[in-house]
Amino acid sequence: MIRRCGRLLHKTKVRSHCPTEELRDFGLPNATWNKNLKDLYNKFLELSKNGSWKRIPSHNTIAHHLQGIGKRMFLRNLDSDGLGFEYCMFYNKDERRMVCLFQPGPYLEGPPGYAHGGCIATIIDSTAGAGAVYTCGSVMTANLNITYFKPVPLGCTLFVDSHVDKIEGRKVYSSCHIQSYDGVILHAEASALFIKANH
Ligand SMILES: CCCCCCCCCCCC(=O)SCCNC(=O)CCNC(=O)[C@H](O)C(C)(C)COP(=O)(O)OP(=O)(O)OC[C@H]1O[C@@H](n2cnc3c(N)ncnc32)[C@H](O)[C@@H]1OP(=O)(O)O
Repeated sequence: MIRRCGRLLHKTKVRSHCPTEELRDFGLPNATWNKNLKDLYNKFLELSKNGSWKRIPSHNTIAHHLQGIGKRMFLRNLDSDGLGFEYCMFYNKDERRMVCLFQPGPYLEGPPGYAHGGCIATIIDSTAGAGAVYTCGSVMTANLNITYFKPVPLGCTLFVDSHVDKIEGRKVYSSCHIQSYDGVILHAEASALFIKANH
């Protein structure tokens, strides 16, 4: 830890842009995952055995996803595990559903002890966006509407559940719910419009 401007910061390096950086799948469990995240992960691994669900690999760049080389990506931009967006996704093609198991780390703090609303928006956009990508190919987010019901404690486990509801030409309409890992608390819900790439 280092002290800067009177605040304690973790001494952490920003990931490099080096194209030869080793390819790592960040969607696999690491030591910072709490029990609820690991339990949910194992549950979806089990559901994946019959092929209905598929674990989505997660690298630190889009280019890594596509070619195995590239630069840094927003959600995966810290060297240390557990500080920011700790998550993994699973996709169900038949249900057009992408779920994300998410543990917000201390760098995502907004109100003291709770996640910033912008990071909730980010994980919704990324989950529903990935669901749209896996269902229809490349998309851009055109509209994202979120209702926040309950604050999200840092370090908790969230179940982010997105669904492609309707496809009209290039327009992809999705919905998303963010719940506690056990489904007891509904933290937020959202609707999104994605536009398919024009090619
Ligand atoms: C691989 C691993 C996983 C990888 C996982 C990756 C997940 C990615 C998720 C994150 C995605 C992002 O953050 S994306 C970054 C944030 N978003 C952006 O920066 C987008 C900025 N906006 C744009 O670039 C543009 O406006 C577009 C691309 C959205 C649309 O432009 P366009 O391509 O020229 O299309 P355009 O003709 O305008 O619109 C097409 C149709 O959509 C409608 N339309 C367009 N925008 C809207 C709108 N906001 N609300 C209603 N309707 C709209 C139009 O009326 C039209 O309807 P009709 O006449 O056909 O009926």
